[in-house]
Amino acid sequence: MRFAPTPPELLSRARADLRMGVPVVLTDGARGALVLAAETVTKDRLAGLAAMAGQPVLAITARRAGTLKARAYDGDLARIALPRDATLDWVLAVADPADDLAMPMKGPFTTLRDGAADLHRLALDVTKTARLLPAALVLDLPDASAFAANNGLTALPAPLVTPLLAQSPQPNPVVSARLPVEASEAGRLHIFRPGDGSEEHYAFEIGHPPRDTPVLARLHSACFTGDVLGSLKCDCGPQLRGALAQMGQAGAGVLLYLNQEGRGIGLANKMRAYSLQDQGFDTVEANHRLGFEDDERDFRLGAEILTSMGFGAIRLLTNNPRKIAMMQKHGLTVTERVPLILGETAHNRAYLATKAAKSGHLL
Ligand SMILES: Nc1nc2c(ncn2[C@@H]2O[C@H](COP(=O)(O)OP(=O)(O)OP(=O)(O)O)[C@@H](O)[C@H]2O)c(=O)[nH]1
Ligand SMILES: [Zn+2]
Repeated sequence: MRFAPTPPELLSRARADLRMGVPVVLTDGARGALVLAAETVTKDRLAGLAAMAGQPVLAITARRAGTLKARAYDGDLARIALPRDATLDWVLAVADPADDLAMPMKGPFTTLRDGAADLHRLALDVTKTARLLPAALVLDLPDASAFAANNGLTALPAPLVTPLLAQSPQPNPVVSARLPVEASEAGRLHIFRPGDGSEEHYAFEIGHPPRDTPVLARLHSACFTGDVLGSLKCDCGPQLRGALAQMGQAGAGVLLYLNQEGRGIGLANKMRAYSLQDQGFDTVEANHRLGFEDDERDFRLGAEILTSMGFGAIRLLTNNPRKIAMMQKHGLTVTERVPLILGETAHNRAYLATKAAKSGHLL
């Protein structure tokens, strides 16, 4: 057993499988389920699913169900009975809100009320954290382990994997090197790699901030569009450069660059949200229509990186009270909030106003 993958490794493997369109199997004692991500399922595999015994279900989050007017009897999710004649286009239309306005009538939906939904919840969580649309085809399997073995599929033991989704994988330091930048010649970039092989995150340290006094710190979430392309739809680029400039002027600071693109939903889903924003929805409504919460980020990761670098107290550059609360909850003392109000444009004014009105951002 020494070489067998551990539950966190199986979870990472399952995410990669679902992204490729390969099904995975969830096991829970004698019970189990076959899971396919709605976004990546092929015609052939959908036909295979329909030919199996039992009632396949399309699990969606309560957020998406709300938009589709489907009853979510399980609270946080809805199990839609897959119609026998469901086509790939139908599955995609339920999962993806892109054409909601053009083709509003996808129902009526029959959603299940009886039976357990815990494996469906796990399936949705794995799909979501694989940064796919949160919608999964699920079929109960009588002998799940044998099915997985016979088909060469990744089998996830649900009781061991479910608790992992509520934890953040320990980010291990990999390497650090000197990196002079425009804001400061005394820069050092540290790379951290989570133990489950998921995306790396970075800490950029400026100067030699003493570990026994509060450090000027910024938790920056990746924004390819803002940071790299100079998007005018958000304030990320100016905030990134503004934070580095402040640290450079102060001669010390630490900026975490967390690969949590799109508030944790990934760049593809963020672009889906942008398409919805072009249809008139705001940043929060767009996330909800896609089936996500407003903010899917896990800031424990940031707290763990700062702690592992030896920082216990921070002066946090942010306008987001949730970041402050999460740092404090995870063992860091926030001695001061340093506002970071930069980069308002005609294009992002409504976005910033929505964040203030709906997400509690301080302006
Ligand atoms: N889902 C989604 N993500 C967005 C949108 N606009 C920007 N983002 C992402 O939002 C994140 C911005 O996060 P931060 O810069 O940490 O900002 P914040 O939570 O507003 O907090 P502070 O800047 O610290 O006040 C980045 O991951 C962006 O990719 C959007 O319209 N939808
Ligand atoms: Zn941005």
